[in-house]
Amino acid sequence: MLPQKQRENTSCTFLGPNLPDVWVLSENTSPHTLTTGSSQSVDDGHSATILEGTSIATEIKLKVAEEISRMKSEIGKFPKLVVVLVGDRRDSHRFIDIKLEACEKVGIETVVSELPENCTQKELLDVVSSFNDDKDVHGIVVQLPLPQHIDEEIIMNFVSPEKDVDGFHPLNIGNLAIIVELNLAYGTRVVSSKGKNAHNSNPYGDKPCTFCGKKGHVIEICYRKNGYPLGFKFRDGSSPPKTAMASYIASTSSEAKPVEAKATNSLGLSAAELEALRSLLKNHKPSAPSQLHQFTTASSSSPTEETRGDVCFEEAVKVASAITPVPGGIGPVTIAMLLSNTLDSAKRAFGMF
Ligand SMILES: Nc1nc(=O)c2c([nH]1)NC[C@@H]1CN(c3ccc(C(=O)N[C@@H](CCC(=O)O)C(=O)O)cc3)C=[N+]21
Repeated sequence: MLPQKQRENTSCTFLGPNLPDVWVLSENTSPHTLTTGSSQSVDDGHSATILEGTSIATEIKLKVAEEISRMKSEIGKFPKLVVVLVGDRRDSHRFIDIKLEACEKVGIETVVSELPENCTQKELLDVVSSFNDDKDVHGIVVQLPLPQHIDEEIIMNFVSPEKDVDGFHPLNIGNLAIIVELNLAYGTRVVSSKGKNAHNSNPYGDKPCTFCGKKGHVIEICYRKNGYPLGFKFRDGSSPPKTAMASYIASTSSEAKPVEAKATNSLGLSAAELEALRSLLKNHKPSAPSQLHQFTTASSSSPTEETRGDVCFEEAVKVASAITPVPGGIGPVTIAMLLSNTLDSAKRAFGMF
């Protein structure tokens, strides 16, 4: 159990997009030789910054809606988004509903193209191809996850980069990499532990990592198959030891239930491990990470679970210096950016740039 004092003193600060420093353990850095920097340790009066996404999303959506309404009145045209759904996962239906509703509100036309769970990869490629060629379609979203027998990477790479409003295509990730390069030039090292079997990785996690890197920081992007950086206990009870040293966790777990009901806390660490982590943070200044940052994604994607964060907020907020909540964190911003990217793509198609 955490001392009662810590529970009482845990407080939250609500902040906009001002991100604090980020520290992530790299694979070839031993636990006690992390990059150095300000070494403010987590103490008893711990306070976490809540990186609130809803208001940012609202601002973006307002701007998108205004532009689309102007577009309609000036040229009589508006953006169109296609969502491709393979199979019948309940959570996918729910996420798609969120997208459709958001599109409707800002004036983006939508079409949902549904394929059966057992469709072949070729059939899916043909469907994507037809939307790639359709000049009236400005954005294509192939809803993830795809069934096991379909290679997500092949599909994502096949979506026309101009219509890739998710930003998952390698070319678009390449553009993002320019930012990474800039960071590198300023001393940030990005290490990807992506192995050749790790095609199922979710591009979500990479983005916050790449954007958050600052001079002297080491960022490791980990993937499920070769080293999950999350602090969760897996179903078999194991938990990746790396997590304790990572100070930024972009949790994009699609594990159905990364934290079992009986798990001791959100990070999947036992109370004793959590205490060990705290003392580690305290006792290894300045080589230990100065702050533990925890980002959560919108939800787990279990077909049977209700939307929930990957971690238990109440527990994570006690050790994180910054955290995105669920709901109201990454999710709404993801949706807002989808709308904004679809608008941009339409503007390119209409020669409005
Ligand atoms: N090609 C593709 N693109 C995606 O963007 C994509 C995907 N596949 N597969 C699944 C994930 C999941 N995802 C969410 C986005 C927003 C919320 C969202 O707005 N969540 C609200 C809560 C919504 C609720 O109440 O259920 C929130 O966090 O505040 C949730 C989930 C997009 N995904």
